Amino acid sequence: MSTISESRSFTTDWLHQNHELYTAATNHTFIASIRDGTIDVINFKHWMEQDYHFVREFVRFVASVLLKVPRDSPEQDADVILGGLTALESEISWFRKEANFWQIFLEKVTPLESNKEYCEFLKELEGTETPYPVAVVAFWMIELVYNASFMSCLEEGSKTPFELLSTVKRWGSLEFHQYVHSLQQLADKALENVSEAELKKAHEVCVRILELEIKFWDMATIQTG
Ligand SMILES: Cc1ncc(CN)c(N)n1
Repeated sequence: MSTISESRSFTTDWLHQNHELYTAATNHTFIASIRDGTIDVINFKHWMEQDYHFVREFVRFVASVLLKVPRDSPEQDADVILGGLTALESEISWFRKEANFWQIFLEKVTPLESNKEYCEFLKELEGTETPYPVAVVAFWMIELVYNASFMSCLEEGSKTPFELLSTVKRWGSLEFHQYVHSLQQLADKALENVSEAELKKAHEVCVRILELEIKFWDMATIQTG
């Protein structure tokens, strides 16, 4: 569960209502294997190859969220999203550097089915039919899964291998945790005055993201060779 915000809101309610799915997404066997130090390096490389492709698509999604921030909202709201977009530039450089270390040829990677499915979903969310409140909720949920997952690999007693610490700290840091909390606050604010239909849609999007995140981790562990 979110460790910063415990007060009641739509987003916290949805996390409680989907507790099992959330736990499956944030405590997947892939993450557990990093945490207990048993991860197979092949699985880690599979994840990295696929995630690089995902992040390239994710940039476009985040840019679309930025465009949807209502013009009459405080400037800081757009700044939060802009901060996320800027961070993705350094994330892409980080992927390239890590890929070099792991001898991964990113340009030769073919996106697998679950990755394609997730990227297709991002494209749907980018469209003008998806209103800002739904889009910002999606952005928050996507980042939350990575933050909660990788934070658990830094907990006391975890046996995360040294070579994976750079990855784990990228998404498991307190700084990123605070960023995800800012997104959650933006999401809850945006949900304050939406219709029942939009609220329902935003909740459905959260559930779908949790399912897609589970499939994404599965992809890294199920692949062979
Ligand atoms: C699949 C996935 N989900 C979330 C994130 C975090 N931006 C990511 N890099 N990849």
